[in-house]
Order: sequence, then C-alpha cells, then structure tokens
Amino acid sequence: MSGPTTPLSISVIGCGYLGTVHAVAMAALGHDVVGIDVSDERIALLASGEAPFFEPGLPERLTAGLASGRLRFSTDIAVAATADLHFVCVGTPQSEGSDAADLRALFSATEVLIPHLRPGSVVAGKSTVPVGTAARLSGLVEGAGATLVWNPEFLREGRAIADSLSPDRIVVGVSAVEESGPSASAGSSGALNMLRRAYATMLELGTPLVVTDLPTAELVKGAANAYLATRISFMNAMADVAERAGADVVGLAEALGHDERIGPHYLRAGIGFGGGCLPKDIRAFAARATELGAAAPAALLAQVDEINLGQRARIVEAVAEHFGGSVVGRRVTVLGAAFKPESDDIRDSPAIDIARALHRLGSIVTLTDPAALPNVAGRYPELSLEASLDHALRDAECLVLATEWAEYRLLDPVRAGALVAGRTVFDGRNCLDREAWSAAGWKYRGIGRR
Ligand SMILES: NC(=O)C1=CN([C@@H]2O[C@H](COP(=O)(O)OP(=O)(O)OC[C@H]3O[C@@H](n4cnc5c(N)ncnc54)[C@H](O)[C@@H]3O)[C@@H](O)[C@H]2O)C=CC1
Ligand SMILES: O=C(O)[C@H]1O[C@H](OP(=O)(O)OP(=O)(O)OC[C@H]2O[C@@H](n3ccc(=O)[nH]c3=O)[C@H](O)[C@@H]2O)[C@H](O)[C@@H](O)[C@@H]1O
Repeated sequence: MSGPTTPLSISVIGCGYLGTVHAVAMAALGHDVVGIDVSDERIALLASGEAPFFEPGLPERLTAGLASGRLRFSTDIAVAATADLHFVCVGTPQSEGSDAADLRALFSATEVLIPHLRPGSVVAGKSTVPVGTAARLSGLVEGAGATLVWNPEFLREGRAIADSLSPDRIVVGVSAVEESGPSASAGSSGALNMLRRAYATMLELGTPLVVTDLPTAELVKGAANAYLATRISFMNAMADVAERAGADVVGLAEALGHDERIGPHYLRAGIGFGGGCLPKDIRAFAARATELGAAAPAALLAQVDEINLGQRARIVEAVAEHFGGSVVGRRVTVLGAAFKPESDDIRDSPAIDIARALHRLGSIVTLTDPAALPNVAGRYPELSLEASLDHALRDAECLVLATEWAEYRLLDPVRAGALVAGRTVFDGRNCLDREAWSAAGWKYRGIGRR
C-alpha cells in the first residue's frame, strides 16, 4: 500500500487486539508510529516482532513495520510527546457487577497523556464507549490546547488487517456542531484535516468519510454492534420456530439474504455471538440507554442478550437429552474454544461456556482448538485440553462443533467416525455437510434444522 504524501507522527495508546493492528496498519500506510501499552510483557513481545495474539497477516505486517523503522513500541507514555496524533485504543470491558462499560483505563490513559499534549495535537478516541464519554474527555484534552475527535473502529477479529486497511467507512466525530448541522470549529477543522492525512491512502481510494458530531460518532459504533447482535439473535429466534415447525433455518437465511433490503450477512443461526465486543457492547449500550431514560432500546437489547445466552444453554440441554437426561461420565469433545474462527480470542466464548456447563453437569469434556488453547490453559483447569484433533476425537461419545474453523468444517465424517466411540454430532454453527455426515452413519443435530 502506498504511503501518504506527508507522513504523520502517531501514537497508539493501548496495544491489544485493536491497538496492535491499528499501529501496524498506520505504519503500513507510511506514518511514523509508536505503540504504547502499560503491559511490559506485551510491549517486549511486540518490540521483538512477535505478535501477542493470533491474527492472520499480523506477524508479517509487524515484522515489516519494525524493519521499516516506522514502527516501534514503548511502555513510556512520554514518548507520545513527539506525536501529532494520538489514537486511544485501550480496553473498555464490562464492569464487574454491572452491565456498564468500565471506563477506568480510558480515563487513566487520557490523563497520563495530557502532560505530553501540545497545542495543535489531536487525540482520536477509537475505543468503544457509551455515548457521552467523549464530551467528558474533551474538557481534559482541550485544557492542554489539543483537540479530541471520536473515530470508532469497525474491524473484525480474524480479518483485522484487511478491515483496517480497507474499511467500509471512516467515521470522525468532532466537537463543534452548529444548528445547520455538523461544522468544524478552528480546532476541530485542524483535527479533521489531521485525520484526513492519517487516512489519506484510503480516502484516495474512495472510502466514504462520515464527519459528524461526537455523540453521533460514539453512537454509530454502539448501534452497529447492537444491530449485528440483533440480527444474529433474530435468526436464532427464527431457528427456534423453524426447529419446532420442521423447517430449516439455513434455507430460510439463504432465501432472506437474497432480499437486497436484508442482505446475506449476520444471518447464521447457531450457538450465538461471543467475543470481547458484541456481548459487552450491547450490555453497555442498554445500560447507557437506561441512564438516558430510553427504556425501549434497553429492553430490546436485553432480549437480544437473553436469546443469545439461551442458545448456549439449549445445546447443553440437547446433549443431555441425547444421553437420556444425564451427561455424567459421558465423554464429550468440543471442537473449538475461540469465540470465532481465525482468532485465539476466548473472551465470552460460547464454546468455553458450553464446555464448562457440560463439565459442571458431570461430563468428561475434551476441548480442542487450533489456536486458542494457550489462552484456555490455566484459566479453566477443569477442562481437558487436546491440541491434536485426532486425539480429541478418539473415543468421544459425542461431538459439539462450537467454532467453525476450516479443519472442523472440512472434517471427513468417515475418518472421524473411525476414531470416535459414538457417532453423534451437534453442529453448533450449522456448518457441516449434513448429508455427508448422515451418510457416514452419524446422527446429525444442527440448530433450527429438521
Ligand atoms: N477487539 C476488536 O476487534 C475491537 C475492539 N474495539 C474496541 O477497542 C477497545 C480495545 O479493545 P481490545 O483491543 O479488544 O482490548 P484488549 O484488552 O485486547 O486491549 C486493551 C489494551 O489496552 C492496554 N491498556 C490498558 N490500560 C492502558 C493504559 N492506561 N495505557 C496504555 N495501555 C493500556 C491493555 O494492557 C491492553 O493491551 C475496546 O473499547 C473495544 O470495544 C473496537 C473494534 C474492534
Ligand atoms: O467492536 C468490535 O470489536 C467488533 O465486533 C464485531 O467483530 P468480532 O467480534 O471480531 O466478530 P464477528 O465476526 O462480528 O462475530 C461476532 C460473533 O458473532 C457470531 N456470529 C456472527 C455472524 C453470524 O451470522 N452468526 C454468529 O453467530 C460469531 O460466531 C462470533 O461469536 C463486529 O463485527 C466488528 O465490526 C466490531 O468492530
């Protein structure tokens, strides 16, 4: 990818799944980038060229960035002082004991950055936040003569590099809004120009730029994730009806997806959504909506959440039912631990929830995954982990496919059938070839399927 006409000096604060990829992408675009994090371990890994998590394409991009001299990493926030533009990418997890977002890292990262800001520099918030957060931060930033903008991120794990370098759209929220619509003040207009320079390569390629006010930019992100989550739960609700009615949710989704007004994406029924974002983001959105007095969106998203979590419980119930009501002593192998394929992220993973629930009910659970097992090890000692797929299959009395990695989707049912002790498969992602598995003598159970 060709670089911008005038490279910027950029800091990226918080080098997790989002920040690491953003730092690497900004360097790939030709900017001078320093990634900053409070974790010594993480920064040491990154500085040595080792990707701290599994993300396709990241190792190559990281190595290239470091070799170009345009990418470095530090735990010292003072190194941000030379940057013109600071992207804040720290975590905003669910608070313990409530549905609201925990904004402590965001405020603390901004506070320590303040002494290193100078007039004209720009702070761009990328973390996902409840609407109104930017207004609370802007006073802090403007006190230092700098400008705050909100620039939410829409990348998906597993496709993070491509999503960062070729986004569907770039959204920038600025602080000044006049009655006639968003229009930038002097500070905001300079900040907007800085963001245009940061993303020049993509803008030249025609990527849409949406300039709006701060709360709308924050809401775009929350609404996008709420909508995606709602689509998935909608299809899981349809799957419930389909299953009871003897219909097939896979065919239903295909037919719905051909409608241009609906489109084919996020219609896959299954054990539901997980990860570090959709679940906590809909909860934070609902909590903030409630604070603002908007009861209906909070109720809608509570229902989306309930349907989603219900999918995990239902598959556990179905496995128990298969064994005549009790899984005690039954050997069940769960295929997949990550919340989605091409990622090692196990945050709020449906696969882990299901494996743990089966174990609690007395089942002997083996969990396998091509990338995520190092993240599971130590955290869930009750689960028996098996890196080799063949070993995981051996003597299993039933399989639960929880994460649709290619090696599971393409698993040969005849070969698998020779390894297991019982030929029953619960396809939690409706991704197996039902006919081929049935023909190989398996009892196939999908979700929302006959
Ligand atoms: N993971 C994803 O695919 C996406 C995440 N987001 C949002 O981006 C934000 C970050 O998410 P992830 O990267 O997934 O989280 P993460 O937990 O992987 O990374 C957060 C990083 O921030 C660091 N950190 C915490 N406090 C800090 C401080 N004061 N100064 C510097 N670094 C600090 C942590 O050590 C950690 O490395 C969240 O708001 C999330 O909702 C948005 C789009 C995509
Ligand atoms: O805010 C974020 O962090 C990101 O959250 C999601 O991205 P991500 O969580 O990486 O993964 P998705 O591909 O959206 O999948 C989320 C979950 O939904 C599930 N899913 C997805 C699609 C579908 O049809 N059905 C379904 O159950 C997946 O298995 C996975 O567990 C959004 O897609 C990104 O745009 C957003 O930037």
